[in-house]
Amino acid sequence: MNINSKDDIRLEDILNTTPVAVGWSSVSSGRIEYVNKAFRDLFGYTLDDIPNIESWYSSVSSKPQYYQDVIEPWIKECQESDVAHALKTMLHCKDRSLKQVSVTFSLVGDKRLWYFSDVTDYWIAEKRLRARSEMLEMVAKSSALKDILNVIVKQVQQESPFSLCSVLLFDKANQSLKLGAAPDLPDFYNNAIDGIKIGANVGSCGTAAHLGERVIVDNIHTHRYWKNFTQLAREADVAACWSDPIMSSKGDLLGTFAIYKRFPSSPTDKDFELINFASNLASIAIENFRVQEELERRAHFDHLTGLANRRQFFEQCETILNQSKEAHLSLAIMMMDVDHFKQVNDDYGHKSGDLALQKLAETSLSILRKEDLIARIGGEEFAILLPLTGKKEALLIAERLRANIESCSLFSPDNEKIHITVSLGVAFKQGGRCSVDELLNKADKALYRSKALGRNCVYLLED
Ligand SMILES: Nc1nc2c(ncn2[C@@H]2O[C@H](COP(=O)(O)OP(=O)(O)OP(=O)(O)O)[C@@H](O)[C@H]2O)c(=O)[nH]1
Repeated sequence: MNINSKDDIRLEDILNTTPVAVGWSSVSSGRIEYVNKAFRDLFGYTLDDIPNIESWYSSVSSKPQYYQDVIEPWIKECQESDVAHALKTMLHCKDRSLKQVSVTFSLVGDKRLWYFSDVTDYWIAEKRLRARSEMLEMVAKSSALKDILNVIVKQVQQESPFSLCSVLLFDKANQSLKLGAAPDLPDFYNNAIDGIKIGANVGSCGTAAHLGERVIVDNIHTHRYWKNFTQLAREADVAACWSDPIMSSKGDLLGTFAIYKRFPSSPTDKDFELINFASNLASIAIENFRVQEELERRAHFDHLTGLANRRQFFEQCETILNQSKEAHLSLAIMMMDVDHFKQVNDDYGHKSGDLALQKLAETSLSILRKEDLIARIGGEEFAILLPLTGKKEALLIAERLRANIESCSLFSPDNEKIHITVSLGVAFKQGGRCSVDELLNKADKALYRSKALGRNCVYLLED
């Protein structure tokens, strides 16, 4: 096997042109005697870096027992069956990148010839396919969004070693980013980022969301986007951050996907491809989640006023009534109905009627306490539950609602002033058992009385 004769030089030339990475070592001494060009290109190591088998395995694997645990049993198995089964394994290259390789060997006298095929691309494609199917299955099963995003993050981190990934979700109302998934970034870092307002120079993600375009920061410590966050990044031990805005199929911003690196670094073409893959998957997951969220919202909330709907009111009332039944607590239920609403529609148009209902909801919410529950249970009919509320307090709240709605400032699309009033009926539960229906019936009777008394007033139905 020594390459020193004329013919052997030709052998070296031949081996250097083969696309398969080849090397051989002495079985008796463990010395590595030859590696071809494809080997050097694949792993980056020369014979000086890996003079023997021991140095080779300590270079390519971070597991101390790698040779004993993986290689020795595999060689033994091959020798026993007399067939060199290919071993698929992950090896570190000299530049610390990882390669998935298929290894085989053959014995020629004292020399063991090694053959390595780079199967990283197949491996990645297979892993991505698996991650994609796993994610889609989770989407179909309506799994928690965080769990779905974690699958994507883990896949990227596996493909891109020494990377930490995060998915942040865009909160349109607050123009901020909320934590979606970042399982391996430290908690203190995630807490600091959670809820951050987007804008120019708000790190890579805040800026990417603000600009709606990919932001590559290869050195956090010197980049202006990170000026206000360098200390935080130092504590989290991250030095580079590449962030991609995640867009919906309609082009709306859904969030950001980011890859962090421990050392200053720029993305390669493969990294860009990986970012595209992850952003695309995250977009499917988030968009589907938003659709589900919207369906859920529509099932429980009134689309015009944003208040709870009849179904939600009954469900929540049932829960509150059960709690108060056990503790014998008092509570009040009110029915509120717009007076002569048909006239409002007739005089100012249906659109103005809608605006009136929205204004009424907004005014009511500004008066009610956060523990109170208000719902639109019919066209111009609202039900209100006041937990832990006595008669005097309930009447005060009802009167405040009536007065504030009467004096609220409301204009039609043609800028005409609209005057609306409401009638309210109040009923009580004082300890004991009572169903939602019973209470609502009582409140309805009270409402009927207040209408009969001339409207724009409150009527309390005593037991
Ligand atoms: N603009 C608008 N109107 C609605 C909506 N839902 C119901 N209405 C209208 O509300 C009106 C209710 O009229 P009525 O039941 O006769 O009651 P009213 O005119 O308010 O009279 P009183 O309740 O007796 O004071 C009808 O004209 C409905 O068309 C809605 O979502 N938007």
